[in-house]
Amino acid sequence: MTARRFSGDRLVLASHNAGKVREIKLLLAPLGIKVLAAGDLGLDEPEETGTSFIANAELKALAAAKASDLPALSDDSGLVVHGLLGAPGIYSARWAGPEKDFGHAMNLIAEKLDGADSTAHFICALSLAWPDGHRESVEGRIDGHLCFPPRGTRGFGYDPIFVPDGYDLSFGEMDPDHKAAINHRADAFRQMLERCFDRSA
Ligand SMILES: O=P(O)(O)OP(=O)(O)OP(=O)(O)OC[C@H]1O[C@@H](n2cnc3c(O)ncnc32)[C@H](O)[C@@H]1O
Ligand SMILES: [Mg+2]
Repeated sequence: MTARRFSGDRLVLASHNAGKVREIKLLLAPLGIKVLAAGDLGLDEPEETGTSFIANAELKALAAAKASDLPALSDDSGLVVHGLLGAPGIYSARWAGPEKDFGHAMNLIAEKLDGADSTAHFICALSLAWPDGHRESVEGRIDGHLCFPPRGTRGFGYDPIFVPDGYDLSFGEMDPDHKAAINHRADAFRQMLERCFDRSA
């Protein structure tokens, strides 16, 4: 089956995470599409009941597309720590608790890891859904290792403990535009551009 292509001039960005919204808006900017953030439209945050990044991305995109009657792009992402058998993975947001305390979540990782394999990767699933229920989804990845204590204050979420392969700086120390251009989200976005948009990276 060939992928459905996006042919409109407006898109809902189905994420309530300001850090992600900033990065995705940067990636979408060259396309000249009007981007409406879910928060600005007052859309609810659906419960993330899926058992994979793709499943959660699809349920978020579908909920926003149905509620807005517009195509919607969502992101489900997380940090996969090899010495923790993949945790926190799809539970990355939940490890920070309702207060979104990533200091606590990063401490928890250090504690549980206790010297085990600190290699890790970030995953980003992007899903584009239409109001009729059709969706196109892709998954991007970036590999690296964890650093403790956390370093840098420029990013969001787990950025201060992640050092991507080939760099000495953590994502928390790196220039945010540079991070946005090389990370798991950018990898997924390149695939999404090729699949669904009339422009490739
Ligand atoms: O579901 P939405 O509304 O998009 O926002 P969220 O913050 O709940 O996002 P997720 O459910 O996808 O949870 C992923 C968590 O993984 C973390 N994460 C994802 N991408 C990241 C990145 O580029 N840098 C640092 N942490 C990241 C981030 O803290 C997120 O809270
Ligand atoms: Mg979420």
